[in-house]
Amino acid sequence: MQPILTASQIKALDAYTIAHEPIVSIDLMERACRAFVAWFTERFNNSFTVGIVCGTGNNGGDGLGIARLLKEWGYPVRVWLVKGGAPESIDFKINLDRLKHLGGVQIDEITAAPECSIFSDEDILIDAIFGTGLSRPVEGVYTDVIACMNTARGTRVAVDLPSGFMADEPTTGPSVEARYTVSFQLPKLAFFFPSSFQYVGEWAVVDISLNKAFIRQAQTSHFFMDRNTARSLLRRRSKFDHKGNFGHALLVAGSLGKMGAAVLSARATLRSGVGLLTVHTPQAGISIVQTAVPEAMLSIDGHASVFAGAVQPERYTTIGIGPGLGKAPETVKAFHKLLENFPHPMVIDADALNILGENRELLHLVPKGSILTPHPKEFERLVGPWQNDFERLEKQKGLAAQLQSVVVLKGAFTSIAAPDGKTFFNPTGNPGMATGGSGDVLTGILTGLLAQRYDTLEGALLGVYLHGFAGDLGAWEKGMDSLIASDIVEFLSGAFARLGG
Ligand SMILES: NC(=O)C1=CN([C@@H]2O[C@H](COP(=O)(O)OP(=O)(O)OC[C@H]3O[C@@H](n4cnc5c(N)ncnc54)[C@H](OP(=O)(O)O)[C@@H]3O)[C@@H](O)[C@H]2O)[C@H](O)CC1
Ligand SMILES: [K+]
Repeated sequence: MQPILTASQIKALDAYTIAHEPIVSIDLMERACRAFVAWFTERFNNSFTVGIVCGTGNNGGDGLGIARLLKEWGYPVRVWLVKGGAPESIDFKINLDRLKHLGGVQIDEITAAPECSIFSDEDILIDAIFGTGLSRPVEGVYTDVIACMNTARGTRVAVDLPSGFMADEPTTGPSVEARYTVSFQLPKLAFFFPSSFQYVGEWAVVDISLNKAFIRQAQTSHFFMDRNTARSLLRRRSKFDHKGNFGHALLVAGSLGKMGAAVLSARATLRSGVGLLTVHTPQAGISIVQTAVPEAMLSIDGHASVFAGAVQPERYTTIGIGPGLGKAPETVKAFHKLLENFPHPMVIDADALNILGENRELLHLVPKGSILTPHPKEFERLVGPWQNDFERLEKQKGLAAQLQSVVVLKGAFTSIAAPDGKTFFNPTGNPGMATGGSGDVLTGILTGLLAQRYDTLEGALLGVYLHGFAGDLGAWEKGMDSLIASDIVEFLSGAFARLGG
């Protein structure tokens, strides 16, 4: 699990590494430059013309070191130095001397608004004006240069951060809009937010061997999930286990015309290792569920088309509720009753969340240790609108604390907030999963894991990881465009097997 540190923590980490490795700072910068160049040369060969736009701090120093290394690799390189008042760092000066000493690279200074045509010959523009040292929105000549870079034809690749982009707070001023960002050592918090994509593009983190002990003990509440952590959470079965050890889940899902949601959830619950599964269905769903999911038992509602009746909560280890449920008044009443009577953690999704959003007085009945899985629209119905993604994250943590439950906010880098404020970003999944029924599958997986008495947070982390991983396996085989929710269920076994193997 990778901690996500703030820009000022990274500065301290940088200093700590320099003092304790020990390594002189220009050598650490050289390591960063080499790591960037290793990434770069794997993707772009030296037939591309490369323009490197540098500031005068250490990000600019990186740019100059990168220019030297790329020149040595045979790339046609040109450098612009943007001088708009930011101080010149020592390592910037050293790398400027080294580049001049190497020779063969044209270096031009920009001190006033340039003609944007200066960048028109470059196939690739490397952005090294500002990195983690940015402390306020850019102004003056920096704004002019960034505007020219953003309209240039070349592919923009940012060093560490796009210039103008804030790592730990909303970006309000102009910023380079990178196609790629190659960041040092650790991802930055804002990379995980949808609104950052226009600036950061696709991002990669390259290792520059900053002090691992410092990283481990740094205070943070933000983490990036990884495969090793997911693997460590997955429980192995033992020889004498029997189905009673894996719990009995109830799924309350589906209504007339939306029984497919119940079927998808049920299949995913079964594929996630539950011992027994019962599906509570209105009469309209009886033959559908029995035919499509023969492994599941039924709890039959007296109502023809929606969830309206009582279930016997004492029979179940956990309940997953919401997919395809609808919001009929009878359903609202029945959900209310269920919340009053069920003492164990639940998985609450889709219309069950919408019912909570419309009847907030029910929120306090959510059993502690539950998992809520809203997509952003459902989340907004629960907590109201937000100004920016940082505020959205705070609202997510707030809801998790209020309900003493885990809140899973679905999207690219699905975030998983625990009641203590710790928040985890998930690496798996792909845009092909933005398709009807994908969320129903997640509900099923999480219900299956909670039924097996996984700890709520661990179950949420593992379930979200597996869901995305199954989607990735499905997309590799079928392509993102053709991926459907049933494929995610189909590839779930592969995801479990690969993670456990
Ligand atoms: N930490 C690491 O792991 C390593 C990082 N490296 C690289 O270094 C940069 C960070 O370098 P730094 O010199 O701290 O900062 P920048 O280059 O981003 O910015 C330079 C100075 O610019 C000033 N500043 C801030 N905001 C503005 C603004 N809006 N307009 C003008 N000037 C601004 C600020 O100085 P002040 O005195 O004004 O506060 C900055 O210091 C990191 O991103 C990496 O690329 C190392 O190479 C290796 C290890
Ligand atoms: K940059």
